Amino acid sequence: MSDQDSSSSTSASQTEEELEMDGEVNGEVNGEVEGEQEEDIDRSSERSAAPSLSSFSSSLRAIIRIKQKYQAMKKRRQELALGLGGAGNPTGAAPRTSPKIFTFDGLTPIAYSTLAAAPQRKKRRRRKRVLFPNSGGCRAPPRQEQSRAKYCLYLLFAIVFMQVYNAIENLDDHVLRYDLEGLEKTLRREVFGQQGAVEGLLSHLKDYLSTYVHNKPLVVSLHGPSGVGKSHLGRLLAGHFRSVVGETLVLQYYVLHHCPQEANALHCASDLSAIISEMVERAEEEEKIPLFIFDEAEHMHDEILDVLSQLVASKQSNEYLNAIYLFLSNLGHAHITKHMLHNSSSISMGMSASGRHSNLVKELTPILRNTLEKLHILWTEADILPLGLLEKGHVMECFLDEMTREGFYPDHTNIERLAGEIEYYPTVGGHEYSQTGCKQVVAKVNLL
Ligand SMILES: Nc1ncnc2c1ncn2[C@@H]1O[C@H](COP(=O)(O)OP(=O)(O)OP(=O)(O)O)[C@@H](O)[C@H]1O
Repeated sequence: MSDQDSSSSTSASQTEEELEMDGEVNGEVNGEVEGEQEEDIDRSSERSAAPSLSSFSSSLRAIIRIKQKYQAMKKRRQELALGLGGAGNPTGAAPRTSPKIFTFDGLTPIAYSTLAAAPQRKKRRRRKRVLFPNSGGCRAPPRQEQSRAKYCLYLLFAIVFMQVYNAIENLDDHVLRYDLEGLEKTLRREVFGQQGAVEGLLSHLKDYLSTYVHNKPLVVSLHGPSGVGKSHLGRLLAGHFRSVVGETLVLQYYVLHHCPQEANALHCASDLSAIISEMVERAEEEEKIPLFIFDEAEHMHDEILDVLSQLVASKQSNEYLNAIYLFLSNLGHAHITKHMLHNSSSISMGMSASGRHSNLVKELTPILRNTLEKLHILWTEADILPLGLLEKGHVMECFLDEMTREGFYPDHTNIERLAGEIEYYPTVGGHEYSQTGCKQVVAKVNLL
């Protein structure tokens, strides 16, 4: 066979295969498409007719074969069409296929049920097979070495947590035992015009009582002019501590009462030292903190001050460190009065009482400390708190309180009249300060 023949036969067989593939792939092509295919074949046969006779004959043969094959395919398709849907088609022609739309109408309940009943293929979980190279192909994962240090660390954390928790609980118990909230309420209710000093004192007490271990006792020294409430504050504090730590752990020492004669000062000092030692030892046994209040401290003899300064500075044993010393005196009162009268005009009217007092403390403490340290070394150990002058309004509150206590009707005009009888410093910056505080209140009410 010539090259031309072989090429034409190859092209013919290619065409045949293409057609066959077309026939198989596009089994659903409609009649119109078939017609077009027929025309295409005719055209391709015309095109394949070569000018030479031999090529023409081979092409013709190929065309005939294709034609035959096509006829056979067409016939087969018609038969197929007749067999499936052609029953209702009287002409026997292949029905025109149209795009099929799926609906659920044709599905019977049985069909649904069969679908539902169809065994659901259970997804089998593939077991993961992990081969660990270091475990000699063993399937189980190698056991990790549990570190003992890790457990020890957890244990340590737990212990530390318990200790901290316990310490906090104990400290809370400790503060609760002294009922500082109750004390605060009492002082705020009973003491007039000294909010700053009250806050300062409470803050010292809170700081001191919220820890167990002390390296020094708490020493607070209240200073102020006459009648501003130093003894009053001391009495309230003593009453509160008696109720929380007991009668035996509170000492109120009035030097003019306990040691009026200066000649007995040495003896008084040793007596006082013995009393304090006994009380701190008892307090240590009872795990409580005793309170020592020294009123009229400006009258205390040097011998007594010496003993007290030794006790306060004593680092010999723990019981001396767990104690509260409160000194009440009018030492330095002239500085306080002067400061208040000179600075009242510059004190802002909008400033709160505690704000005014913190200013007072800030400005007066160095002056007072300087004066007090010259008097005795004891004051170097003390926290100094100045009490300010009382205003007319505070004096009226003192009258109201005293009259109510004594059972008098608290008539406002009467109170104003009584407060007017008290002597005041010339008004400065809108403040009218009493020269004697509330000192005369009790006496005046008694005369009613
Ligand atoms: N700030 C105050 N609040 C309430 N009452 C007060 C105040 N200051 C004084 N008093 C009343 O006045 C009386 C006398 O006050 P207190 O004895 O406390 O004065 P003092 O500052 O100790 O004076 P002194 O230095 O002369 O002893 C008290 O019994 C109290 O009733």
